[in-house]
Amino acid sequence: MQKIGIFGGTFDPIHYGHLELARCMRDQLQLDEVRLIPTGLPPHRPMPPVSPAQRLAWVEAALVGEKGLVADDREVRRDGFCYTFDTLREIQAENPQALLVWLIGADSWHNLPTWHRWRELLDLGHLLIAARPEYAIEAENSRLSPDLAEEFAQRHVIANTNTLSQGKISLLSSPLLPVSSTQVRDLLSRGEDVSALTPVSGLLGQSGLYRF
Ligand SMILES: Nc1ncnc2c1ncn2[C@@H]1O[C@H](COP(=O)(O)OP(=O)(O)OP(=O)(O)O)[C@@H](O)[C@H]1O
Ligand SMILES: O=C(O)c1ccc[n+]([C@@H]2O[C@H](COP(=O)([O-])O)[C@@H](O)[C@H]2O)c1
Repeated sequence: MQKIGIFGGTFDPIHYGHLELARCMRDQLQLDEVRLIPTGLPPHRPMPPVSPAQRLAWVEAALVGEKGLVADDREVRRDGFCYTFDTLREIQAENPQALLVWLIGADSWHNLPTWHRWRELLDLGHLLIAARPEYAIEAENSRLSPDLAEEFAQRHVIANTNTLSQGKISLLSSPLLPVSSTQVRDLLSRGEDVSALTPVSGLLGQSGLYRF
């Protein structure tokens, strides 16, 4: 069965944490491809000042030479709010035989009950949760909302190529990656070097964006 990885984000801008997580899910779970999907109009935060087309261009640049990692522009082209539920349903309709394996970080996981049609969303694919510094999943699960904790308890399986299955949830075994787009933006605004944090530092510098 074809296995399509899906990793949505604001990518404002893309950083090595994103890239490493995409590689990790591709390699550990032997996914045929992983699509990085920059959001157009986010439903949950203000529209970033940097345009969707620009954030997509940086994602594309970051993925050059990365086997199996591809940029997907569907949310950038969408009018209106970009709900993950719609995105997964669209990709499923285009690839009816495929299993969708979608990834979110632990901070996003905690907010899942605020997402559009979140329970139904969990039925559309296999969800992977990536640990994040200050959001260690085991520790944080005791602080999950009861609804989310119950979904986790019912759906949780250890992640491996044999357990991948629609409607399940697993923790991705990934290194803790202490990097965020906020940190990249902050450093750029102070004119500091971000080449250790993002593969597109040259393009970010040339753009002059994030300099206040
Ligand atoms: N270092 C990281 N470790 C684990 N998950 C991450 C990491 N960085 C981003 N993610 C996850 O990737 C997805 C997209 O993240 P996003 O593009 O918002 O980056 P971010 O670094 O969280 O940005 P910002 O600092 O602007 O909030 C989210 O689900 C987020 O939890
Ligand atoms: O569908 C929703 O309701 C929804 C609510 C919040 C976030 N998301 C998606 O989650 C991904 C990560 O969001 P963010 O803000 O951490 O970049 C991104 O693809 C968003 O479109 C989706």
